[in-house]
Amino acid sequence: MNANSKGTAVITGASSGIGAIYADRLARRGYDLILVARNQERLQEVARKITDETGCSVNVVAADLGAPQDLRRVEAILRDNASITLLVNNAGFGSVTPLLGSDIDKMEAMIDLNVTALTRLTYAAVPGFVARGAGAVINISSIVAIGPEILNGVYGGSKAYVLAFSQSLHHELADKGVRVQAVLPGGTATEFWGIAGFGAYAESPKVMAATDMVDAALAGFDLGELVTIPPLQQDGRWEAHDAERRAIAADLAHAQPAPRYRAAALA
Ligand SMILES: NC(=O)C1=CN([C@@H]2O[C@H](COP(=O)(O)OP(=O)(O)OC[C@H]3O[C@@H](n4cnc5c(N)ncnc54)[C@H](OP(=O)(O)O)[C@@H]3O)[C@@H](O)[C@H]2O)C=CC1
Ligand SMILES: N[C@@H](C=O)C(=O)O
Repeated sequence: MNANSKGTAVITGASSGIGAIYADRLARRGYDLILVARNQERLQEVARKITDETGCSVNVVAADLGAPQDLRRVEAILRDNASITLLVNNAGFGSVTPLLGSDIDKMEAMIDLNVTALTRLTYAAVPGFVARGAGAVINISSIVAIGPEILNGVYGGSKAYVLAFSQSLHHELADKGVRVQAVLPGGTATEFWGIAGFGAYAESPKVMAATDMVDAALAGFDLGELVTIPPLQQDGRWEAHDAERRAIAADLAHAQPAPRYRAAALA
């Protein structure tokens, strides 16, 4: 670690797209890096460019986070390396297929990566952060977390999990010196769309450049946001939605069903 380092950031899915931009931006902010994805050659290419341009230390770990043995290997790094101060859970994939057009094994693989790997990596990193009284987790969710009708339902469900998990983690960890941020990108120009089965969408005028998305997400991180939604234009809209969610949550612990159901039961 160099003298000005902010510690080491572990970024999953750093061989392309959003993860590769996070790698660049975090290196420029003074982090050393551990980059994780399946494609070692692409990881090394990202690492070489960043090292040349910033001089920071970059290690690459080729791992399939959907495969239990590889996942355990990355968990061990997160548990054992006390220089790690930031985990960016970014690796993921989506789909545009409807329920009846989806291969269930592919849906399970999506849950393995988008939900199980993200959860296990968080569980590996956070105890060390708490023990050291500092650290941060950035979880890449999606706007489909609050718009599950937009794309494939399992994808939407997996990203809603990421949002809810992040909100719960924040609730538990905020007073222990650990930051949590959930990022909800909208359509972003990466290989995601080709893999999801709708490559042409990456050319849509509604799609954001990955650099703009990550820069906005990091601006949200600097502002101390728990939830950052780069494409949401109207200020205060998320906060109003979240305040209503909390108000409903405060009205849910009652021994009696609501009167409307009691009336229906008597009829
Ligand atoms: N692009 C978009 O419109 C949006 C994207 N997102 C989310 O952003 C995140 C990043 O996606 P994005 O950059 O767009 O897409 P990319 O397809 O460009 O990046 C996905 C990254 O995940 C890695 N990855 C995929 N499968 C695995 C695996 N089994 N094990 C380890 N790494 C894996 C890929 O590398 P490799 O193939 O080398 O393993 C790649 O580095 C995802 O979580 C996605 O759901 C959210 C909202 C919108
Ligand atoms: N947020 C994107 C995918 O996850 C999208 O729906 O545009």
